[in-house]
Amino acid sequence: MKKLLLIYNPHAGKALIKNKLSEIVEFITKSGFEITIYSTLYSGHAKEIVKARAGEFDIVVCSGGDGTLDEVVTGIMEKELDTVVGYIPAGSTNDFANSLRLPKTMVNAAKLIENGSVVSCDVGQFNEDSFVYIAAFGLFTDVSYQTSQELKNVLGHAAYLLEGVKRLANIMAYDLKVYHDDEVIEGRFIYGMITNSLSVGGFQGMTGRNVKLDDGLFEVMLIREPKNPIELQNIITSLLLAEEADSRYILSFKTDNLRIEAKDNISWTLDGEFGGDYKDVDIKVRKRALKILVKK
Ligand SMILES: Nc1ncnc2c1ncn2[C@@H]1O[C@H](COP(=O)(O)OP(=O)(O)OP(=O)(O)O)[C@@H](O)[C@H]1O
Repeated sequence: MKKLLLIYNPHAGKALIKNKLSEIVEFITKSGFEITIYSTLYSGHAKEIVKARAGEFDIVVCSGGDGTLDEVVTGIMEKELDTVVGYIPAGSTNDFANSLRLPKTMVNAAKLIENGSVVSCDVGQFNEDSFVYIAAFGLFTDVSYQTSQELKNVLGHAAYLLEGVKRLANIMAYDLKVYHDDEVIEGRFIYGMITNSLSVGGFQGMTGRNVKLDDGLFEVMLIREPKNPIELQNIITSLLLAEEADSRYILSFKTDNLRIEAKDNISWTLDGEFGGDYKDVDIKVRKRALKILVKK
């Protein structure tokens, strides 16, 4: 019998998985899998489970938000497994699930276990850590992990924006040296994101053109410190509307290898959760390192 490991975060998004779990388990069992189920009990638990047990299974299915997927993929990368991952999105924004064009309902996403196909996609290496679709610092980035799960559950996506707007008043700028390919960029920046996704925070088009999840390249966007709040407002508006970026302030490029050196520590977020404080960061793309189930 094929063996399947199901890991779910019972609190993710609006905690909808609880109502669907029985139907999902029934479907998986009917599909001929022996199923082992874990509910995550704390932050970091999904990664622990994967590192301890994933090697015993033909497929690991996780249900939760981006944070849960991040933990599962990080565990798989750290153990250097090539286990197929199935993802049943249950978070509030599900950026990466949308990039993969996964079905919108949890039960339909679970059905990919039987009728989906496996594709390979790139994974980001961030110093010793991994990320699935976004590593970011600065403006807005602390929002998702400082917004409480309860608030997110009630307000959903609006919670990110409300928290974000509160922060416009006290924006930090960071002195950086950025090395990529044969270029060195210097200056003061308020935001940076390295992505492999079609949307960020639910906003389509913010991550640039011709985004491909398996091309071995990630999209980079860096925003220079604006001179005043009006310039800042213009930058944010152009980002949200996915308009042509003002190249005086917004630098965009694709790369497979990036080094960022900062004068002071910077708090990073990886896939929407706190990713640690670092001065120097090396980001590399691990081309097609993750096997994941998608629609045929
Ligand atoms: N039982 C738990 N109690 C508290 N935190 C948990 C628990 N299980 C998982 N977590 C942590 O909660 C964080 C957020 O989880 P996840 O991303 O799955 O949901 P979400 O935040 O609702 O979704 P999204 O990121 O799409 O908004 C993750 O870092 C995860 O490790």
